[in-house]
Amino acid sequence: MTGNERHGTAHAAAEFLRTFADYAGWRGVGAAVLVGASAIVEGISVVMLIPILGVVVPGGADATWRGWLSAPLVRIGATTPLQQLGVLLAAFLGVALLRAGLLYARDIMLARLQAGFIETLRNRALGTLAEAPWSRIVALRHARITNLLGTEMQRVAGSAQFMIQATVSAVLLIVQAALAFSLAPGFALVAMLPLAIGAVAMVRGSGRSRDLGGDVVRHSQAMMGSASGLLGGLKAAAAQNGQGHFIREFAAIQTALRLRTLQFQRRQARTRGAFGLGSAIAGAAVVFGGVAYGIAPPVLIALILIFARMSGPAQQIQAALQNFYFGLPSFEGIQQLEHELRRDTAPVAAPVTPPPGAIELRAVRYLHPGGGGVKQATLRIAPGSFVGIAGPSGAGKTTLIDLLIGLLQPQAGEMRIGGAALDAAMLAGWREGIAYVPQDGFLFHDSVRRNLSWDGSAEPAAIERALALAGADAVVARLPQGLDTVIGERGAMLSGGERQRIALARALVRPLRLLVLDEATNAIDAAGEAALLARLAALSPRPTIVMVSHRAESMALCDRVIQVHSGVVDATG
Ligand SMILES: Nc1ncnc2c1ncn2[C@@H]1O[C@H](COP(=O)(O)OP(=O)(O)OP(=O)(O)O)[C@@H](O)[C@H]1O
Repeated sequence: MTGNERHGTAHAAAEFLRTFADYAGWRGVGAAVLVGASAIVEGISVVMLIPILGVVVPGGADATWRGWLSAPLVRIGATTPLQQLGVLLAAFLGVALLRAGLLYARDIMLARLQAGFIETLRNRALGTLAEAPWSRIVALRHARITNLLGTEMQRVAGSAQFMIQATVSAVLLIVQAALAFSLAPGFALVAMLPLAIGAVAMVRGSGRSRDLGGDVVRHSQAMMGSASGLLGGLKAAAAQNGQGHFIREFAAIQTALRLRTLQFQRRQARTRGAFGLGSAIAGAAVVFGGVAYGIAPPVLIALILIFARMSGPAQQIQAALQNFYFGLPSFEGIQQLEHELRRDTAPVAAPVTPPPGAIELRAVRYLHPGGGGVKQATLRIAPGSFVGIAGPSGAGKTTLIDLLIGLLQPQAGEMRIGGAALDAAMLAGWREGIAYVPQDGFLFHDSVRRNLSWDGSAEPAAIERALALAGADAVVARLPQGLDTVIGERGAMLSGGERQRIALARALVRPLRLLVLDEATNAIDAAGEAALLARLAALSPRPTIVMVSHRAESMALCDRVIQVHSGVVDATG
């Protein structure tokens, strides 16, 4: 690992710890106190073995505890060895009880912190996504987002758990090491040498674990992409017997993923083996050195116990840190996504409703990275008017609509509503009165009712009215459970035209200032579409309706038609 890579790994780990500490705040301090207290109480319970062993081991008492513990024991009436053993064991059990209570409180607190951390991280990522500018969202691959919010977030939860585990074990280790030093300093120093070597090896290997974790993130994202590609194009793939391509791609990614995971497991197994050997050497050194130095038997037994107890946490630290570094790229992936979405964006403002009046675009320009889009648009749409937008494919109609509904912000020129310039706060307010219905309006795998009102707040009368306006009331009447029928993934149990009617009904459930139909009725038969548009046109009061369509009959129903050609908007029509 080069110096730069080591720095990168350390930086990523520090960022993880900082994010966790930011979330945990004072609860983190509370947890740290509990971790420290339970480690100290555990240490005390080990040290208490010395006087107990002093009573049990023949001749052991004189050298170890008589001087400072016998007087208080005699004072409370424990004069015979059996009485003293009884008192000491009772105290030992008391400490064990305290330790059990502390461990319980510690583990519950740590579990709460870990679960809350992931919940916060997930909500933050989703919030960032929801608030991100549209131009950034469209550039993202959906599989990447789904993978990051699902699989990778789970791996981050694992990392948090491993980080906590490593911290708890480190505190235990430090307390035990301090005890060993206090009992036999020089001896403990030598016996801990293998630990120090292990720690150096662990730091050196952290970058490799992170690299393997990075490969796993990339492969699982590719796997998700392949699966969603297959699902998205399943019908077309099945029709031309083309599923084989997806299956081969999926299998190849799975193989790569398995190999990387195995590579990591091999690494872990290797380190575990080396560690076991190191512990055995240290143990043998403790026994041999203890006898050679002539350490009193009770102290030696306590030292052996301490070292034996240290090997558990040391091994846990090693395994937990390896896993922590292995999961670190998932955290970095989520951070990177948030960074891409949030870069240079202003904080979300509280919505301010724009004054009533016309929508105006003054010399507006928006060009996509490839150069397509809207080169120049100056137009005025009166409130309540029914406006068509026409033009050939790729002319810039959708871009113009995305500007009207505030998904894209003009790169030049300005947009006004009711005479007021659309700033961030006004934009948020403007969007509250808009409904946008695309050609393939998204329907969930849920009931019609839930599809019409995501948060369940719509009144039954508003739902009924919207269904009737969209001509979807007959569709719902035919469904086996009416409004409560689950309509399948993306409304797969409905025809294309029926899906469009339900999507339109959803838009019409709430009061609107602007209704945008982006080829939203093109799968409906011509007569049905004409009747539907006539109902919309007859609405009173009528929201402003902006419609993109390639059908001349539909355009004929509009008050006026705006033409778009090669990014230039002609609003004279
Ligand atoms: N997110 C994007 N990134 C890069 N280029 C884009 C993006 N969206 C659209 N474009 C390009 O901008 C141009 C205008 O696209 P737009 O979708 O506005 O056309 P349109 O008139 O709605 O076409 P259609 O009738 O086919 O839907 C096209 O050349 C398109 O390739």
